[in-house]
Amino acid sequence: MPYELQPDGSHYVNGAYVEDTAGAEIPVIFSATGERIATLHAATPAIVEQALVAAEKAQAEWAKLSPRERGRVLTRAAQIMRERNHDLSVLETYDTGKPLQETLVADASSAADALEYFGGLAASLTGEHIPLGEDWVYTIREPLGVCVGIGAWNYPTQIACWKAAPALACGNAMVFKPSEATPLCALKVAEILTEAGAPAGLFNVVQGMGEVGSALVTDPRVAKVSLTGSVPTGRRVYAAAAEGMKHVTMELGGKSPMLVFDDADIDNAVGGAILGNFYSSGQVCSNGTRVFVQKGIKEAFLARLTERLKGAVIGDPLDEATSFGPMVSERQMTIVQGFIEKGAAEGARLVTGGKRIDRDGWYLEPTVFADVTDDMTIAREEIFGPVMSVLDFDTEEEAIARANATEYGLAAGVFTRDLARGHRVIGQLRAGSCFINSYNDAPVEAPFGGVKMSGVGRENSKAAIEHWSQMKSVYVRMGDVEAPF
Ligand SMILES: NC(=O)c1ccc[n+]([C@@H]2O[C@H](COP(=O)([O-])OP(=O)(O)OC[C@H]3O[C@@H](n4cnc5c(N)ncnc54)[C@H](O)[C@@H]3O)[C@@H](O)[C@H]2O)c1
Ligand SMILES: O=CCc1c[nH]cn1
Repeated sequence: MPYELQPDGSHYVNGAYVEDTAGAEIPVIFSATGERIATLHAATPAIVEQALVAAEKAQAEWAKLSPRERGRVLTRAAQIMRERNHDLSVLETYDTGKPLQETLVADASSAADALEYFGGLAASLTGEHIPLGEDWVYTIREPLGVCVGIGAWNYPTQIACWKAAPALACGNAMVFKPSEATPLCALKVAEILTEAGAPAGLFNVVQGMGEVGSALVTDPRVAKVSLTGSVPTGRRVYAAAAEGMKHVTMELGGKSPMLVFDDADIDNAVGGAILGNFYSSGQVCSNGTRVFVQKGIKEAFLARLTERLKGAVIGDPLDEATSFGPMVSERQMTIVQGFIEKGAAEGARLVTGGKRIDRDGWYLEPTVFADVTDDMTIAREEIFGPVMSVLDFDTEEEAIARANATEYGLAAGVFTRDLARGHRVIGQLRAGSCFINSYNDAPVEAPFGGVKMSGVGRENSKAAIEHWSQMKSVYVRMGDVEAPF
C-alpha cells in the first residue's frame, strides 16, 4: 500500500504526529511536474519545546536499557525498512525527484544498512580496564544526551538514519530537522522507529527553515549537533554550537577531484565520472566534479563519455526505466543554470548538454565542459547539479598539486591500472573519502566525511561512535589516601 503523500501532521513528536498551523507554510513540490503534493508547516516555538522535552525524557529511559536491547530496536527498524523499501523509495522519489531506479537501491536500503550496522554494534561499545599496579582506571562509554540532526535535501531518508542510527545506538535521543525542501521522508523513519519499539520521544522530527534549526542548535539542553549541508550553513551552525561548547559533526560541501591517468581503463573511468557527476542529477556532496584527465587520453575519454551519455534515460522519475531525473527544485535548477552560463562566458568548451529540458518540472541536461582551467568559477565552486568540468594535465605531481588547490576536502578519486601509483596519489590527496578505480561508493562500514572546509567528524563505521558518545574515566584506589595534611 503506497504511502499517502500528505502526512497526518507536519511533525513527529513524542511518538505521534503533531500539527501547529501557526507555523509558516512549507509546500512540498514534486520536482518532475511542479505540482504541489503536500503542505506542511514549520515548527513553532511550542513544537520545538515539545520535541526537546520529549527527547530529554526518552533519553533518560533509553540510556538505562542494556545496549543489546537498544540494538534490537534498531535492527527491527532496519528489517521493517527493508520490507517497505518499495513504498519508502516511491516516497523518496516524490520528496526529491530522484529516479525510482536509484531510490530503490540507495536510500531506504542505505538507511536500513545504518540501522542494522549500529544495532549490531551497540552491545560491543564498551570501555576499557587500565591497570596501574595496585590501583586501576576503568572507562565507561556514555551517551551525550539530546542530539540534534539537521539534514540537506539530497538524501532525506539516508541522512536521517546515518545520524539517528549511531546516535541511538550510543544511548542518545534525537530531534531531527529535515531540509524544508524534502520534509516527508524523515517522518516515515520516525514512524518506523516507534513501530520497532523505540520509546516515545526518542526520535522526533520537527520541520522548518534555518530559524528552526538555529533554535535547536542554541538550546542549552542540546549536547550535540550534526549538520549535513553547505559550507556557509556549516560555518554558522558550528559557531552557534561552539557558544554552548556542544559536540559537532559537520558533513558539508565539496569540489572533489577525480584523476584519470593515461593508463586507466577508459570505460571504468568514464563510468566513475558518470556516477560522480550525474547520479541523483549531480546532487551528491562527494561528487568528483573536477575531472582531471591526462592529456594522452583526453579526447578518447571525452568521445566515450559523450557516447555513453546518450544512453541516459531522461524522464518520469517514477518510471523505473528512467535513469536521470529533475533537479530537486526550481531554485536549485536556476542556481545550476547560472553556473552553466558562467562556464561558457569564462571560456570553457561545452561538449554536451547545457540546456533546460523542454518538459514540465526542473530538468537540466547532463552537461560536460572541457578545457576548463583552475581559475574558472565552475572549477572552483560547488555547483550541486549535473555539470562536469574536465581539466587536462601532464604529470602526476601537477595533477596532485592542482587537485589539492581548493578549500574543500570531501572526496577524491584516481583511475589508473598502476596500483602503486593509485595508492601513492591517494596518499597525497587531501580528502576524507577516497576511491581507487571507483567512485562514490558509501558502504556503512566505511567512514564518511571531509577535511578542510568540507567538515569535521565522520559518519558511518566504527569511527562514528567516537562522535556520538563520550568517555568517562574512573580512578579506583585500592589502598589508603596519602594527603599532605
Ligand atoms: N558532506 C555530506 O555528507 C553532505 C551530504 C549531502 C549534502 N551536503 C551538502 O549540502 C548542501 C546542499 O544541501 P542544502 O542546500 O540543503 O544545504 P543548506 O546548507 O542550505 O541547508 C542544510 C540544512 O541546514 C538548515 N539550516 C540553514 N540555516 C541554518 C541555521 N542557521 N541553523 C541551523 N540550520 C540551518 C537548512 O534548513 C537545512 O535543513 C551542499 O553543499 C552539499 O554538498 C553534504
Ligand atoms: O550526498 C552525500 C552523501 C552520500 C554520498 N554517497 C551517498 N550519499
